[in-house]
Amino acid sequence: MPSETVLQHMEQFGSAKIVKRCRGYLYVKFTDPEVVPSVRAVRHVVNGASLTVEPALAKKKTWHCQIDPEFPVRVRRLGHGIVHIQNMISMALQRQLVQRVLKLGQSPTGFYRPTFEGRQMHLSTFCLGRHWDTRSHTYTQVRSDADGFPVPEMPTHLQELASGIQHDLNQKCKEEMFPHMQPEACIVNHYSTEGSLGLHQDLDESEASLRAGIPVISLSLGCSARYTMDQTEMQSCLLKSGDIFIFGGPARKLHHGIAKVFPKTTPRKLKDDMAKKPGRLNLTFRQIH
Ligand SMILES: O=C(O)CCC(=O)C(=O)O
Ligand SMILES: [Fe+2]
Repeated sequence: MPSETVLQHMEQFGSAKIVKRCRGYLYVKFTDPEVVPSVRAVRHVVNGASLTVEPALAKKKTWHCQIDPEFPVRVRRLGHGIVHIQNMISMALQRQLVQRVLKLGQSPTGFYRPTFEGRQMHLSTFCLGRHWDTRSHTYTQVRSDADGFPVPEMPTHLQELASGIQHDLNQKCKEEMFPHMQPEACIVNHYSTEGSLGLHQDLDESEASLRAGIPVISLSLGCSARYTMDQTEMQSCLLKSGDIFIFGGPARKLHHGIAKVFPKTTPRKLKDDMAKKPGRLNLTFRQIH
């Protein structure tokens, strides 16, 4: 995509100029910092091509526009109400997410090893916005099945990310695929390379939201994993770092799980960020009410 086209696209938000070109990125600066919140993160579709726009680091107010993504974005429909979007999250955003999520995960309200139906799960987890209590199977405001600490709020950047993903998906697909999901909780799971998650359904959100088919949006980071689904027959799909998986509508009650995490599959550029907690990270965004 020519840089002039990128600039024209960015100028719709306010006066912008290109300050640098480097390794497939254009660095765009807005003269009016007020426009920054109105520029959506994730991907823009410009003249049929995909443009990744990364939020500015607060101090620099410079936006990264990746015009030359290393991996193509591909939308795969795996059934009615089941969509796998490969490479939706750019490497720059993946790195930022890993850094932020692992930092939250190290705090006292961070990762713990939950027990489900009397057995330790093969993953560690923490929640943002609302806590999913593995004993009562309800969403709570404190970590009722762990240490009783209050649940941290969901950071704005994660709420915006979930909205941006929905916005992009609707842009990419001709018809609106899912009802809008208001992200009230984000469950962060970490799997070591021995980690797994048995087949289950996500049914603890409100009856109304299940009935409306409000989707669960999941984002994968780090090692690749074999995601299994049981619809009319057992199916599986490989989720890689930067992929999004969404189920909703008629598939809202999909049986799903993680059968295997593949060692040594973290993208090279993400290795240093994941070094303190190697394996796979998964974030699921859910509306509870
Ligand atoms: O790790 C994943 O991709 C799936 C996580 C999941 O199904 C859950 O947290 O309910
Ligand atoms: Fe699930």
